[in-house]
Amino acid sequence: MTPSPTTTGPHPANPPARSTAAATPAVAVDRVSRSFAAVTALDDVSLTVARGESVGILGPNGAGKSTLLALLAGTRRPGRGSVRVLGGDPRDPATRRRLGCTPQQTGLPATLRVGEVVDLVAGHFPDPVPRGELLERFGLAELTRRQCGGLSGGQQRRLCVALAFAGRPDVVLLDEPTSGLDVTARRALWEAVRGFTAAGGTLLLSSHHLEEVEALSERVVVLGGGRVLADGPVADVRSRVALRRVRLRLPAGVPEPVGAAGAGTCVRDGERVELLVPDADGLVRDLVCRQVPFCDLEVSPASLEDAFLAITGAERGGRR
Ligand SMILES: Nc1ncnc2c1ncn2[C@@H]1O[C@H](COP(=O)(O)OP(=O)(O)OP(=O)(O)O)[C@@H](O)[C@H]1O
Repeated sequence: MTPSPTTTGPHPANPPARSTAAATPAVAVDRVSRSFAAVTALDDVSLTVARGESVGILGPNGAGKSTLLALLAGTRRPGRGSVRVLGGDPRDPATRRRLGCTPQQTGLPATLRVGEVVDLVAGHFPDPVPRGELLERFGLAELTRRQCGGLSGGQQRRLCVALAFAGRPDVVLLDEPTSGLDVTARRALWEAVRGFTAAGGTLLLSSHHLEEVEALSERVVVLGGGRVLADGPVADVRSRVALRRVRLRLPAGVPEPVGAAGAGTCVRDGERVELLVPDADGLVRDLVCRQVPFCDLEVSPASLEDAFLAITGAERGGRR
């Protein structure tokens, strides 16, 4: 049986909409920078997340996603700026009791059983979700007596994500929650997480997958090079990152169609031209109408990596 969302949602003592502290944002990151030796992981990042909001943090490798979540989880300190969670310092135990997190890499004690691990984590919280209910919700009930060392990688990941919800948190931070999961397990996990957000919980998750962010979030923040490149409703950001890669050949002397149908990023190598465009059909129509003598046309989806680079390029006001 799947429990009703409210049973594993935020703590009833802190209902986001009715709390007197509801005006305090769930997350307030103000002009935060964080470096590791010569590497700037976050560079003057500001971000406010209201209670009950679900926010996806997208970005390529090294963008600063994990560092941001670690600052929110209180496991790292900012070099500059301030980080507040539910109005408090995330390193303060009182704040941490209202937080649930699953870092990108987690270890489970190999010899403990699944149920024992849940009890261990639940013991740190005043009003945890009952063990059976939590495991049922994440499709792990039949593994309750299995030793963690005997779980598959995907099962371990599901358990690690489930543990973030054990303490009936108000805010949950998930760093690439479904990495290593197959499609079915990924969708089942999304369903379990949606129960939390439907009950008014605040969610921040990092991901490389726009599809995952779309499934779980209403808002997306794109990080790149430690900076916020885009922040808005998923549909708006999707239109900026859902690009098509168009490859074609143009005879020498024929200019590449930058600007047509929004084509921005363009690389030319002799006759070979490669563009990133939001509207590939529009670009092709434009080329045909203008009788541009192109050949060898290929259209394929651009990767998010390409899209991030395009956004970064646009931020710099340049073309690649
Ligand atoms: N403990 C550390 N020591 C040194 N450099 C670090 C450390 N943690 C992060 N960095 C660096 O900071 C930058 C941001 O790293 P971060 O892990 O936050 O990025 P990310 O967006 O989560 O990347 P990924 O998608 O690959 O997980 C990277 O250049 C990384 O190498």
